Amino acid sequence: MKSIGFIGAGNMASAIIGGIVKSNLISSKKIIASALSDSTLERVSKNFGINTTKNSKDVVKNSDIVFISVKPNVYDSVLEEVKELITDDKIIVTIAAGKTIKSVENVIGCDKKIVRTMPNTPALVNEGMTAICPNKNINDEELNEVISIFNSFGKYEIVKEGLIDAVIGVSGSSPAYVFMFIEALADGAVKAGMPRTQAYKFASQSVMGSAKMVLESEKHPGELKDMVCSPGGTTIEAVAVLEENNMRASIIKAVTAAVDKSKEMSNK
Ligand SMILES: NC(=O)C1=CN([C@@H]2O[C@H](COP(=O)(O)OP(=O)(O)OC[C@H]3O[C@@H](n4cnc5c(N)ncnc54)[C@H](O)[C@@H]3O)[C@@H](O)[C@H]2O)C=CC1
Ligand SMILES: O=C(O)[C@@H]1CCC=N1
Repeated sequence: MKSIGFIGAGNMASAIIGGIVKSNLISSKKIIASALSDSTLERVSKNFGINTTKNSKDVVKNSDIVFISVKPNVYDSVLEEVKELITDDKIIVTIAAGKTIKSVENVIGCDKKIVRTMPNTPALVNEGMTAICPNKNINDEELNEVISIFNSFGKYEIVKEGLIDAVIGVSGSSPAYVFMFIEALADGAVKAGMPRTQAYKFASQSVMGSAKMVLESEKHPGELKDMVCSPGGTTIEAVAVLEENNMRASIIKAVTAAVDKSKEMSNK
């Protein structure tokens, strides 16, 4: 496996690095990351045993595959800073919302190898979901190398770039909504007298198990919901309250808001 570098070592890069290291895909000694603050670099070095530097140019020099894992607003300046070191053989992996392949090619050159991706933070616990979209300069072998990274800590789909906005709404951003749902479920249990730690365990295991049923049973989510609703029972009372309060419409609107924001960021 080739060496991997990260410019930016924040929330998403840490989740990816943690996922790679836990899966033993490559030795942590073949991973290098840069960040602005010493405390961030100390944290990733201590947690994952990887190499660190404050100089992003060192990341590019020492890596075959380079993740640009900074916030979208500094993306172009970071690319400008390192672009003369991006040789034709290096693979640039982007993970930013709103950064199209075209916009990256405009800065580093359209002859460069670029893979646009949209991961999510559950990568850290081996349950990531990533959309992958290569540019025209990536060959099958190179695509497979990038896939093997994302596959080492979760699932992936190759998508057309036009679907990336939808991916952000449904999986890039969605862990935040799911955490809110878990928090609210637990609040309900706490209201009924359960200690909070225990409430998080019941709530999160229940969400994880339900997701697993959708993935593994091949049943429609509505059918799985019906299987929980006993006639005249407790669940249908709760379902009726959720419908009354537009739970599904709210979530569709929330996903659409994330999709729209992603589109707006892409057009800047
Ligand atoms: N957080 C998430 O759940 C997801 C984030 N993303 C994308 O990942 C990217 C990073 O997001 P987060 O990790 O959440 O941000 P973050 O703020 O946690 O991390 C950003 C990192 O970039 C570093 N940085 C900033 N300027 C730099 C520079 N000039 N040179 C080197 N390092 C620099 C910071 O020190 C920090 O370590 C964004 O583009 C975002 O769209 C994509 C999917 C999910
Ligand atoms: O909120 C954001 O912009 C990033 C992209 C997807 C998840 N976090």
